[in-house]
Amino acid sequence: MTGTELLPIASGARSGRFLLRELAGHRAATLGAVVLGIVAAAATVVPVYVFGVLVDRVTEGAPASTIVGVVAVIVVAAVVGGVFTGLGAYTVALLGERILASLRERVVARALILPVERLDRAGRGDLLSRVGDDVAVMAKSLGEVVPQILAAVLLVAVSIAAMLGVDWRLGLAGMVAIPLYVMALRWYLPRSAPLYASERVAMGERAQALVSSMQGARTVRAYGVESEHLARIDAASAGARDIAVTVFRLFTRFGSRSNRAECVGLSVVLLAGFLLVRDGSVTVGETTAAALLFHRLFNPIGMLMYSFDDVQSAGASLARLVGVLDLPDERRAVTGREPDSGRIELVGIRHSYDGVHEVIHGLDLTVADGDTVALVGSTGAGKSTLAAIVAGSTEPTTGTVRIGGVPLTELAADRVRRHVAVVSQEVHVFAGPLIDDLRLAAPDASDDEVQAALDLVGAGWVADLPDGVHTVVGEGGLALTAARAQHVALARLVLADPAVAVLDEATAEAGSAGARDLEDAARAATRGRTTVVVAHRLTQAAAADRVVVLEHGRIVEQGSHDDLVQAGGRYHDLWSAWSESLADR
Ligand SMILES: Nc1ncnc2c1ncn2[C@@H]1O[C@H](COP(=O)(O)OP(=O)(O)OP(=O)(O)O)[C@@H](O)[C@H]1O
Repeated sequence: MTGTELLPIASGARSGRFLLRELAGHRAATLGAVVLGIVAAAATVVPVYVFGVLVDRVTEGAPASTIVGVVAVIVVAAVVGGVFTGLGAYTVALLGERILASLRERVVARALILPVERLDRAGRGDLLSRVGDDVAVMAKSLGEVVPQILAAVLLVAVSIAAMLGVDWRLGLAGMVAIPLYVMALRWYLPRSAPLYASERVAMGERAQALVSSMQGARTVRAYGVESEHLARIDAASAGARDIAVTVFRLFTRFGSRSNRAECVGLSVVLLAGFLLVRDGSVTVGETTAAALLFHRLFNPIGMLMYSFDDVQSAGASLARLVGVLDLPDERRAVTGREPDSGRIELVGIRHSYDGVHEVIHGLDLTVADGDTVALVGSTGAGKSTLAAIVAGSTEPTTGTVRIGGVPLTELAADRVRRHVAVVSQEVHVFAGPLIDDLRLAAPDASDDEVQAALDLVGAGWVADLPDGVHTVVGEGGLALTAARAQHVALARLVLADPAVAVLDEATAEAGSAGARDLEDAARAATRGRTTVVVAHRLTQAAAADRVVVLEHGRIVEQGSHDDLVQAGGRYHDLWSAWSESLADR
């Protein structure tokens, strides 16, 4: 890895447009939520209004029975308000969850076809934090905060309309608070937005530190560097904690500013009411209603002000998810052209992982349809890199890879996998029934086809498992040895039936029965396919149609095994050393 380069983050404007487009896609639910919210808000305002009327009646000396009608209105309004608030919150939450579920699916789908290097540069923790932490932040917002915000906005709008309806001067008096609220927000938002963004980044870094230490736990333990890793995790956690504390401090100061706005607003309403009642232009009941309406606004306005926090936090999370979604599919210009064979052509391939050190230096290679080429060379010669370039899992820095006449960059990522299958050193066995693992690349394969693939690669051990091919393997199930996992990978390759196979496995001990077994399995699985094999054991090279010897990222020799042994060059030396080492065992 060449330093962290976190995945991109979308701009605020782009995230806003994304949200609007999603809402437009769910027009009926969006409109329904607004209408339900307006009815709920109106039902909340009615009792306050009626209370003002009651005050006037009492002042006028109305009989005690007047209260019955008022109570009845309040009860009905409370029931209507409750029902509509519930329905509104449900509609908003449902709408939000739908949008979030589809967003999460699209982000994961986009991430799964990211070039491996891009993901390596970003660190898997960053991606996990986005589909984990960020989705959780948004889910909380959508489930709790957004319904409350919508209800609060509508309540504020309806209450202001009601205050103006009682008496426009009382309404205006209440509005004195608005500039104070605006000032509080203008003080708070520019300070908190960057803090929230950095809080998200710090969370990503903390996840990254944790994930990388856990993934490399064995190595960490083997080298006794636990304390360094713990220190790194500590530092990342401390960074996240310090930002959270700063956010909270800022938030408290913001709270006192909004209380000031409430205090001033209510005082002005009462003062205006006092003067107007003295003038005889409004009644005591009207002033009471206006003051209560204003007081009732404390909660929704406070809720709005405080939820700017969550909104910003959710906004930062949304931007991080949309950022992944918008990642350009850099090199692809999909044309729909399909390879007509398994012929491989590499033209002018150069590659550098870090943009500084080139590890493949301008390499050309052609493999005829159906041929097997073995890549040989000392450690670090570039064999695995070249294999990954053929497989399309590493994009070369420059040069063209063609399969069956079509550049890989013209094939959509899923089409590449259709034509080129890879068996690498790390075979992942997914937890679940073995048959699901086998069907990974060919979900429609019948039981007979799966069995035929297992037979072809000689995986007789599957029949001896407790539940045969339905045995649960992987985490929580039966652990497979590395050699068995390779068998599974080879059977998967047979089921995927690609024209090109790339093998880069170093599982078996050279010269062992296991190695011979796996080599036979690999030969059977790749028969008839164009195959590039990284020859970790030179017996693999001896069986290939052609051997390509790499050194320092260049081809130094190529030809048949026999010709190269006879030629007495680099391959001859490697082969002699190999044969001697086998004889010594
Ligand atoms: N992910 C990576 N990031 C940075 N450098 C890398 C990466 N993978 C390989 N390299 C470097 O690229 C060069 C070629 O490595 P590569 O693994 O392709 O060689 P190889 O011939 O397959 O070696 P081996 O037999 O040890 O696997 C080496 O210098 C290696 O350190």
